[in-house]
Amino acid sequence: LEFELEELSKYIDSHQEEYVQTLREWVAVESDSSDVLKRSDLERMMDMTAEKLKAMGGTVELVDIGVQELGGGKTIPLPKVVTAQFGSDSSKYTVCVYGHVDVQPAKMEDGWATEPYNLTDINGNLYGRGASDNKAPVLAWIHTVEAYQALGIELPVNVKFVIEGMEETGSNGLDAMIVSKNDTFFADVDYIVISDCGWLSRRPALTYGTRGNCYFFAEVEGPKQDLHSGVYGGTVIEPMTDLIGILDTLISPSGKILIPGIRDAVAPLSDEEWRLYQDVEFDVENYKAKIGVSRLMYSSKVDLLAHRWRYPTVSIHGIEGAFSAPGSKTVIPAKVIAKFSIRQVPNMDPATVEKQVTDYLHTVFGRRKSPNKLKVTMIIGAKPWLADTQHPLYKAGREAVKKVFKVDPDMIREGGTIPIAKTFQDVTRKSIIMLPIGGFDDGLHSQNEKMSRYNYIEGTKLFVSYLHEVGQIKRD
Ligand SMILES: NCC(=O)N[C@@H](Cc1c[nH]cn1)C(=O)O
Ligand SMILES: [Zn+2]
Ligand SMILES: [Zn+2]
Repeated sequence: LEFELEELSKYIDSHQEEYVQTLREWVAVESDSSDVLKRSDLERMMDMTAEKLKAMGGTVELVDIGVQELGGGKTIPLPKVVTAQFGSDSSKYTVCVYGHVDVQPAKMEDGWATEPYNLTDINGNLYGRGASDNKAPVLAWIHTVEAYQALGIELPVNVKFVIEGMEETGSNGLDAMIVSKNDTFFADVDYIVISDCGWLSRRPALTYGTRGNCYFFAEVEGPKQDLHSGVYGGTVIEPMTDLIGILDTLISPSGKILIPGIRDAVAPLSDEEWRLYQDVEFDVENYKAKIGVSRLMYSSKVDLLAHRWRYPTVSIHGIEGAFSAPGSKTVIPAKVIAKFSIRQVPNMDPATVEKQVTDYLHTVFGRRKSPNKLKVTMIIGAKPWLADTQHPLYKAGREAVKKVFKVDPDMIREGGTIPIAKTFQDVTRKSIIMLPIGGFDDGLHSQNEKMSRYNYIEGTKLFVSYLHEVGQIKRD
């Protein structure tokens, strides 16, 4: 057995260049799910994923998950979800790997040092949009199955894949697909594995929680068209002033959420959690240096981890309709739409948050006695997810990390959201583990996103070893 793992490890090392080349081909596809104009690229990405799995002999399906509403009665087809199956031996566990191949937007003008869709190797770091989130981890799982196949070593478990193309915009359409396939595709699945997150430091980690997210649009509409600020300024009540005014009532400068009721549902921090956070490897100075700030919202490690992982927060992302180009334009925008989101933690409920935020914004807007119109819409309501770290899946994770990296993993939570995690848990009732291979400094959603060769290759070995460990889990 040890010999087989050794052989698999050698195989992975000797195929490094091929793995990097496939990642290069995948990164070259601008599969940005937020931009409907890129929908054909995203469809191509789903097709490429399906083709790769088919070429390996998997039973592959491109599942139609319906249409996306664009507003004004318009719709476009959602990218199909790729499902695949390798093996159907009922004496083995069946592990379902979930991942996504859509990406966040990226433009050179955002401040990338290299072309975002041209994978560029600098000192062993592979820079490109989607490299770490989530194309390399998805490929690492595919290469895992491929390595077993190539060496003629029997897979220790049956492996299924669910790969989607709308994760970055809230996994539109996937909930319904999981519900509809619960008695078919998911019926024989024992465990679900997600590798869509990163380590916290250089120490490998197992992730046992993710925050949810409620994403809002707040639209303020005033005059029927944009106006000259010299000609009309001072006479009209400006939509942007109203919008900035209400946005400023969401959160205090010290990070306190001001929306009534929001903080009431948050589970209190237990002593055990506090101790767990104490033990996690996290260098505050390094973190500050990495993001390039002189001061953070909190100074202690435990406070920072708690606010990153298990407290809600408000982030304001942008204002559609606002003048944002270089240079100066003396305009009064007629209609502006703020985009902000509130990360969700246990025991918050998105439906309650939707009402709290909508009522509150209408109240503060009402106080301004503005003639403009406010419309608040929640466009994503993703729930948080939390796992039982004592589950055999986590024991298997600890063993696999120890085998490959010769250290114990950190037990961490993720501040970001994997919208579908909670649905998998609630609908399929299967146990889930998040097994990250991304580095702590990969710059997800940011400029210069990267995946290191080290994490990509050693991460593939981790997956190989993980399947072996899961195959060893004792049946009840
Ligand atoms: N790698 C996971 C990830 O980045 N997820 C997104 C999903 C999301 C949440 N709200 C809108 N999209 C994230 O921002 O956490
Ligand atoms: Zn992701
Ligand atoms: Zn992402």
